[in-house]
Amino acid sequence: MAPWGYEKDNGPAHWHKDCPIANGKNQSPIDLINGEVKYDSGLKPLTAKYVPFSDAKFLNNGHSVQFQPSAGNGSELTGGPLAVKYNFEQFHFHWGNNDTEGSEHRVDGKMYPAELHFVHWNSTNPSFKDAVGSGGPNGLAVLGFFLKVGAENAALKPITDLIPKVKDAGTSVTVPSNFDMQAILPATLTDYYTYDGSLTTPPLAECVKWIVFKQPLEVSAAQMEAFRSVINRDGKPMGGNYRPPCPLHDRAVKTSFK
Ligand SMILES: Cc1cc(=S)c(O)co1
Ligand SMILES: [Zn+2]
Repeated sequence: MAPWGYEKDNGPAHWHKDCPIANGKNQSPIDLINGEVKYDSGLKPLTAKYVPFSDAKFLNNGHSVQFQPSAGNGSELTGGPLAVKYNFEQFHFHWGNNDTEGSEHRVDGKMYPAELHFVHWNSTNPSFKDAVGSGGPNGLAVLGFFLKVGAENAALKPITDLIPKVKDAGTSVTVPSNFDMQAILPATLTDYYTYDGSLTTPPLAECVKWIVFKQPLEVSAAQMEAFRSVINRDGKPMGGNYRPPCPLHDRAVKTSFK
């Protein structure tokens, strides 16, 4: 099969051929149906501590645009549904070609124009790669933030300003070392959905504790438009790089809010 993508001939409907787990029982994303989620008073507050990176790239890997430090620097995620500390690995985006589509998770069937994923790996593993292959839903912890069009997002501006520099697949730029990743996050990481799922791109490993925030982040129309100029590895606009929702099967979605 041609390298996987989101086009007619290599999109999500084809991925099962190289990744049979695509038809597994713990796949992501899902439609978060408020009438079916269950409040869990035992869910603790989440704490993300992000230290500015001295050497990080912003890159176009052909299917997303991604902030990728060269090495860990003690940036970590703890609390919430997590039993141990998770190390920050990267963040990236999924978006659509118009404001009616683009997010991977949905809320009562509603899609947002984009979704931002902060990927972390279970620190009891020697590396990110080992964490992905560790088996079970505690290898990675991914924070999902919906993006909606509104006020300009000053914290994301240093990143969205770099998008034109990574228009083509395989390109990357160095991110200024004063980029403050912590500023992207809301002051308190409350009100989230959490469930056991998978990577939403091949290899689709079922190794992810998903934490999806109820409150979207805002970005300006101009910031949203910047994403839509990015080209994927098939030479097409990257917009539409989202996987449709997968069956929940017998999983429970818990919420930290009533
Ligand atoms: C590790 C990883 C996680 C997600 S959610 C993605 O889209 C790609 O890679
Ligand atoms: Zn993702």
